[in-house]
Amino acid sequence: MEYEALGFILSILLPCIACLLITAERQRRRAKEKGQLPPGPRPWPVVGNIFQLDPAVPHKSFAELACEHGPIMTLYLGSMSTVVISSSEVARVMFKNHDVVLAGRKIYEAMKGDYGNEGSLVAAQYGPHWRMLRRLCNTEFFATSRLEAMRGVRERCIDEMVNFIEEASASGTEAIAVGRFFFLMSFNLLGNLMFSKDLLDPKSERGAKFFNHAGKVMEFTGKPNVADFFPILRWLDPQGIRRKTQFHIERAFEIAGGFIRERLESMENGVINEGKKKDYLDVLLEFRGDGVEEPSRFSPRTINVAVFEMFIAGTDTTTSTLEWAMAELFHNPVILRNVQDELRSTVNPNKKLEEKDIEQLPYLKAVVKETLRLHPPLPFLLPHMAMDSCKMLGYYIPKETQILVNAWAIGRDPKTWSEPLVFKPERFLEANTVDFKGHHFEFIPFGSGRRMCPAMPLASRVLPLALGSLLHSFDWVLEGGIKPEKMDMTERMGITVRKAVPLKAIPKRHEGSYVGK
Ligand code: HEM
Repeated sequence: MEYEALGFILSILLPCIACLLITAERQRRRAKEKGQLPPGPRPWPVVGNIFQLDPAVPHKSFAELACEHGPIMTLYLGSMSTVVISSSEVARVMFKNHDVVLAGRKIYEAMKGDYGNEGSLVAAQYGPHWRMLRRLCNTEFFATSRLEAMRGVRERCIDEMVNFIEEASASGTEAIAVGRFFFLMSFNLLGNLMFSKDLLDPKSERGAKFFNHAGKVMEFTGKPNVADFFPILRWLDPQGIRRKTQFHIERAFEIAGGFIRERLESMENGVINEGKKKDYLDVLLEFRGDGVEEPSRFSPRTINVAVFEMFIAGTDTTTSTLEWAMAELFHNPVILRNVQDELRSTVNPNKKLEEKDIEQLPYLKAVVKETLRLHPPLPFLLPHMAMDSCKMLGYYIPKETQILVNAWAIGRDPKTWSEPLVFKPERFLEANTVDFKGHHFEFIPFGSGRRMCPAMPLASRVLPLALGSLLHSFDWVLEGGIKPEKMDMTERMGITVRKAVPLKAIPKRHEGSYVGK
């Protein structure tokens, strides 16, 4: 009987052991054939490496892990396998040698939506559809000629921001939340570039509602979502992020749908609006594709998605950069004085700063670059995805792996940058050639390669003008007389990395300034 029992156990155990050995051998051979995955910290079952990340500053946690495991590292965010790239050398290899295969997009739950993503450039997988949207964007919207034509619109939106601040600071003692004004300016600018509408006009109820819904979408998409890490929970939407995002997107689409209908009606009725420049809505409505690889024309839904995502992509990135620039300047009063001296000696304070002046302001431009080095608003760029398995630097990257490029860590790498944590715009005056156009891999706040930010030419015009205008027109005092060295410079991750404590300061109109006259 005992022998029978032993025989029974062995008959089950031996095939199992054989199976395990064969599987292990197969895995060993496959690993040998394909190469090893990049190294990384040991993951916990189910949760992976999630608990090794600080949700407020995940880019910092990744950078610390990279010090231990190297500049190309594998991590598991729940069941999502992720490769993190943390040095300019590895970023160069990625963008130079593997740009196409790694040009896919990892789509998070909040971005999926029932609304369909056919108009989305951000969420499109690399392929003919993405190429068509990107071409449209590059040639019709961010092309130099179009940007030149829209110069007046940018200057007007920035001018309005200066006037809002002037009104808000009439008492001369009240602090304003600086980021809020940058946010309003970027939102208004996008409203004008997309629809030729002042969405912030106090008389526009639709504008206020659209602003509110877009703000909510940004808030929810910026929250870490458990359903992204554990796909098994997707149906449950445990934090309700997908449901809430969807709700606000639908409401925003209803409003934008009204703008689209009105434009179509005026096109049909041949209404000519003298002086109106062609906006992105015109571009999308006038589009005619071949009907084979491209749609013959865009549906209102597609147009809605295409327009709305520009608000999401453009508002918080611009706001974050400008708020950090002001914060770094208040934190470093000598640099603040230098940049104000440059501005006021180049453009008389009784005149408005204009875009054409920016070329003569190298220090201001260096301040913008230095801000983007230390505070890239998207510290991991946007999540890329391997469209197929590939080998990079001898490591095997399986298909559908998420790829995060830690531009934040790369911008602070002590191997590249001297005194990397010090805010020192002079470094960009000395190395005048280092630019953010995607060829200098030590400095890639807009990314590089095919998926690089298409709006970089727009941002490089708006950022110095918006920052310069506030420094040119106003003198600033920190709220509550806080000493510059005591400022709280803590970061907090949302849709972008913002200051955890919003920057508040009192603007005082500079003597002799044109503002308010
Ligand atoms: C400070 C300003 C900005 C910064 C630093 C910035 C940075 C970035 C980065 C890092 C990416 C991802 C690149 C990648 O995936 O490798 C990106 C993509 C994108 N950005 Fe920007 N951005 C800025 C402003 C804007 C603005 C103002 C707009 C729109 C008006 C915009 C529209 C987009 C779009 C549509 C994409 C997706 C491109 C694609 O997937 O092909 N960005 N941006």
